Amino acid sequence: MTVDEHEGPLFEIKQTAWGGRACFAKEDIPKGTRVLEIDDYTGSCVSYEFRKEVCCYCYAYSYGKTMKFKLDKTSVESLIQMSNRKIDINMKKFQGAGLWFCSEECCGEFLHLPNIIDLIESYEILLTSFHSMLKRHNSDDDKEAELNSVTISKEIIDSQWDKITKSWILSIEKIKSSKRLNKLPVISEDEYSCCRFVCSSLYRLSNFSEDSLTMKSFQHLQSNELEKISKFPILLHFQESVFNTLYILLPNNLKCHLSTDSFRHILGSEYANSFGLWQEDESLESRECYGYWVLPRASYFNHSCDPNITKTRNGRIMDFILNRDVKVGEELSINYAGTLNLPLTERREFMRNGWFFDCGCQKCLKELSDG
Ligand SMILES: C[S@@+](CC[C@H](N)C(=O)[O-])C[C@H]1O[C@@H](n2cnc3c(N)ncnc32)[C@H](O)[C@@H]1O
Repeated sequence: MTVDEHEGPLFEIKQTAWGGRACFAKEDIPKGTRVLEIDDYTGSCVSYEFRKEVCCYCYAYSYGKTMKFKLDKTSVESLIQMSNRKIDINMKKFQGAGLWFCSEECCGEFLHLPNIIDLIESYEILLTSFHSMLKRHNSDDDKEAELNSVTISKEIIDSQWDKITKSWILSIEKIKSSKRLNKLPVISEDEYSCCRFVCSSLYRLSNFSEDSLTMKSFQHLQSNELEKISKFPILLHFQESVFNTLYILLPNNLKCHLSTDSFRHILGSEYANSFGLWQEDESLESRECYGYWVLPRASYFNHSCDPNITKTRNGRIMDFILNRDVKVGEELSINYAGTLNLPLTERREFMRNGWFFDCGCQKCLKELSDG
């Protein structure tokens, strides 16, 4: 990502010696200034456990109750009529695409998103397939231990995707569409949620223009594919199941954006950049994290153990507001995790284990040199 491509009014992106690219103030900025306010996420996911308790438009949480409004058949039928294209779902058995809303307004706004029928169609196909699975993937400790014992390298990951591209996809293409369903892997709830995240990403990305800042920011996002899979080798198998499921089930409007490369970047960049979807209104210690989303334009802020930006979610909008005055040239940073009050060693261990980096923030450097 070059500086020019991410030229904003208040900050710019520059390469650092300690933590890849980071954001720097272009002028003196007073405390309280909103340096970024965005809603242009490129993919989101509510975890399976919370699927009925979170509004899929504004991400409001219902404190354990099922949301009042489920996507209804009549609204989808009128969308299909307006879209004037053939849809691959059986409307007589429409199940609501796994979409719940807190209000009619949220449902109405969701239905007005451009080409939203593409996403509803894919979600409904996935849901129907998941519901009709004779058996669900059950965790098998021995098998998981075996899959997690592999030593991962970039070559091993590349070779898996090479095989999928050069062999599995070709073999699937030779099979009649009606018979491809027999090749569907048995997936878990987590794999199903990941399928929905990738669908949401393919849908959102296909609706941004190629030269938009969001798209450029997305394309240049750091990927933590190797770091994450090295720590959890079972993800190699997990990703293969998710890719194969999507390749077999997705209708053309989204499938045309699915390749092994796009899939790897969507997940690899999610591992390095996603923000948690947290309950808005409770204290940090007790609130629920019910999903995650990727906001590429906000993904160039590095972490600091003494951040000068406070990030807050207001419905579908993320706000990044200065919590103190900042001087021109100063780095703008956020808090990645709830670790600010921990002692140095624990903080650094947390960032290393969960985020795969040795924190190079000013506070850590000072405490390290103070001994
Ligand atoms: C959300 S991205 C931030 C932008 C990133 N620096 C880049 O060039 O794309 C998170 C990654 O930035 C780096 N990073 C963020 N904060 C850091 C810090 N305090 N010290 C060292 N590296 C950091 C780590 O590589 C981390 O995985």
